[in-house]
Amino acid sequence: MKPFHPVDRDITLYFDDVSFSYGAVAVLRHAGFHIHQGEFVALVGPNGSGKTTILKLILGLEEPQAGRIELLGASPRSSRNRIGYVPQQAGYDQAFPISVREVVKMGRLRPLSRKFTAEDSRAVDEALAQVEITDLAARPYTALSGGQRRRVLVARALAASPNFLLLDEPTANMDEESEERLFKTLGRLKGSTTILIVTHDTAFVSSLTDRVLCLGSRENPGNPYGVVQHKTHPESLGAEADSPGNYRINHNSSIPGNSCYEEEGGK
Ligand SMILES: Nc1ncnc2c1ncn2[C@@H]1O[C@H](COP(=O)(O)OP(=O)(O)OP(=O)(O)O)[C@@H](O)[C@H]1O
Repeated sequence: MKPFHPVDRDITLYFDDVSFSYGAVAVLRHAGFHIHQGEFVALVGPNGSGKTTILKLILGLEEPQAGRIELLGASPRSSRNRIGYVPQQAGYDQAFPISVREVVKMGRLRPLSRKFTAEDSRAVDEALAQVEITDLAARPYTALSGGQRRRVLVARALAASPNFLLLDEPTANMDEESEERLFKTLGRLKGSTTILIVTHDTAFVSSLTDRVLCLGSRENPGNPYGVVQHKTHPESLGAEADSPGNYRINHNSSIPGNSCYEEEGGK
């Protein structure tokens, strides 16, 4: 695949005029945005606006009908091994006694044929420590709370040393403490890897977020969506300025479009 802009070496993800439909259901129309290496970006939008669809396109599970997508300088399919994907949940059979360490180890099992080395073991230890779950390593995964499981899945993704970390609704059903811990972990990762968080929780848009990609428009219900980019903007400074939720989406009037639902006062 020929790069769009060979000069822009630091671009992790390009969506260039992408349109996508499921049969008669048009989801994206002329969606265009890019994410730079090391950026921390939130993709927000109401239910059904196409966030999961964008995820599928990034992971190469769907192909756009028009436009092009470039991930880490190549097609999504050929680059997806370099993505650390954190799903909302990973189901392991309750009867399958898999430990937290073993789940994180799965992040290193690419390609499947090779043997597990001392370096893999170090990467697993490091990922457990990064997410602060070393103390849970021997516990059965299925015995953990939803929030703890989510952090294990972040560690699994990090164990692969990804160039791009993609998190799908990371705070859904998470208790406050887990959310705070995840926020701290992401803060430590910021800058060292490119991060895209897909969420409809605009409270998670925070001091960590460099940019917000907004999907959807209330003015045109039922129409396919475009993507509008906004900078984040501190709502209140002070002691809690670094906490999640203290930042709001700054609707920069220089950016065309009125397509972020939060503008109308949130959900
Ligand atoms: N496989 C499919 N076939 C047909 N329509 C689909 C399919 N998957 C999703 N859609 C439709 O495409 C639109 C976008 O769905 P998508 O799941 O990407 O939205 P979303 O923003 O992730 O929503 P949510 O916040 O509820 O998870 C919705 O109208 C949805 O009903």
